[in-house]
Amino acid sequence: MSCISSVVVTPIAFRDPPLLNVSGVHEPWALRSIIEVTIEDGRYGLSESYGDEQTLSQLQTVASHLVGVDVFHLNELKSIVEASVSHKSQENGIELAPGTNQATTVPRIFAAFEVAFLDLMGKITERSVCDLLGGKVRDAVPYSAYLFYKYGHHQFSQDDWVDAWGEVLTPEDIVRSARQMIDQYGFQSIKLKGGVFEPEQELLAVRALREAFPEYPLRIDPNGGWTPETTRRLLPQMEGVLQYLEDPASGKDSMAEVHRSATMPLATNMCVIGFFDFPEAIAKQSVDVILSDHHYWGGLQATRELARVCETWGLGLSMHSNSHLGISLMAMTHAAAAIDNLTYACDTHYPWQEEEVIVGGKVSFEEGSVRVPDAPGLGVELDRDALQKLARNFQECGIRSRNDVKEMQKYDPSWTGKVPRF
Ligand SMILES: O=C([O-])C(=O)C[C@H](O)[C@@H](O)C(=O)[O-]
Ligand SMILES: [Mg+2]
Repeated sequence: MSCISSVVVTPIAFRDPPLLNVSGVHEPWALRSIIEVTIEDGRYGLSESYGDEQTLSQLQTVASHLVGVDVFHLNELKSIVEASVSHKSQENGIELAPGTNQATTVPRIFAAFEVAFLDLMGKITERSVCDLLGGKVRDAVPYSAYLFYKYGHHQFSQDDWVDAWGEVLTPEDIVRSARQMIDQYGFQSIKLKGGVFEPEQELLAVRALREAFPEYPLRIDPNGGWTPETTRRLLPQMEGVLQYLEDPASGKDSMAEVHRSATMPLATNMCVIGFFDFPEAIAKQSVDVILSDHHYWGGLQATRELARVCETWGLGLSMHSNSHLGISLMAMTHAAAAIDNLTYACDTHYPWQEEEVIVGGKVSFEEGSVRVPDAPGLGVELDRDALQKLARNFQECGIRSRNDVKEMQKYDPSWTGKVPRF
């Protein structure tokens, strides 16, 4: 009754605005994979994961071993993933997806299937994924307004698609885009992607946000773009302003150096990216808050395990994102709804995306939160016409792995994407 009869992995591409970060700029298309796991009676479970070439080939390899496996047997899935994935290295900027070794590859590939297995388990048992994770501790999951500096349009793209956000390069632009996003989604906390301009200039934007939205918790994330010295010099300007400071400097040692002088919590999705990072990060006191992300921490159950580890060590827990669509958003929502100590509004890139792959189109937000559905599984169904369209985009877009550095080199041939920048 619950044995897998087929697994389909479909690479897709969707429009992505020219968002700026420390590595460079987003390309015109973001890549993802949609994973469909079907059982004998035709019911299917869904998942969404990374869409770079290396991940796709690892997903396909694992998929070819899954027919006949019982979807309740996650331990068997784990053994199959461990036995099948290879570990080639890949250099492509700061996207936290592509693993460079077995320790990061196994959780990433396992997670891609685990979510589809849980979706199916939910459909079979007629329970939501959140129920399978222990049940709701909240009815709706709050997300933050995730702001980026950005160009007005992709200067080197083949077509004339333009996103709805305009150019965002100054503190005034940042406040305007925050207002636009908050009006549309109702977010009640704000994250600014930094590491793009001189830190003093970015802190002007932070201060402008503080004045425009005095009630809203604020974070800035330069993705390791600042040296520990620069960060320490800037700390007084951020005191009393930030909810947390995310990855100002790169690596556990640099973060620990900042930590010794910082009064606000330090958060990371860069120097603690797997359970194996904990002993050193704890010993060095590098961080106070971990950003979870089920896509590379090993799935939704592993995210709950991460929550317990954080609780054990007195660390806070938040949630990281990358460019994604609604299947990922709902998986994130079910996980966050089931974790009591996930106390920060989660990150999401969702407002930056126009397209969808699920029936009903874009997921709606109420006051910045996504309601946790009670429907079986994740509570979303695949829109097969949309899937076909996005799969065609992938075939035609010519991008096979994200490379923000290479894209920025089109604008500035001397660009290296090396950190720290400031
Ligand atoms: O919090 C983060 O570090 C991210 O969201 C990483 C992403 O790759 C982000 O920097 C982006 O999309 O440019
Ligand atoms: Mg980050």
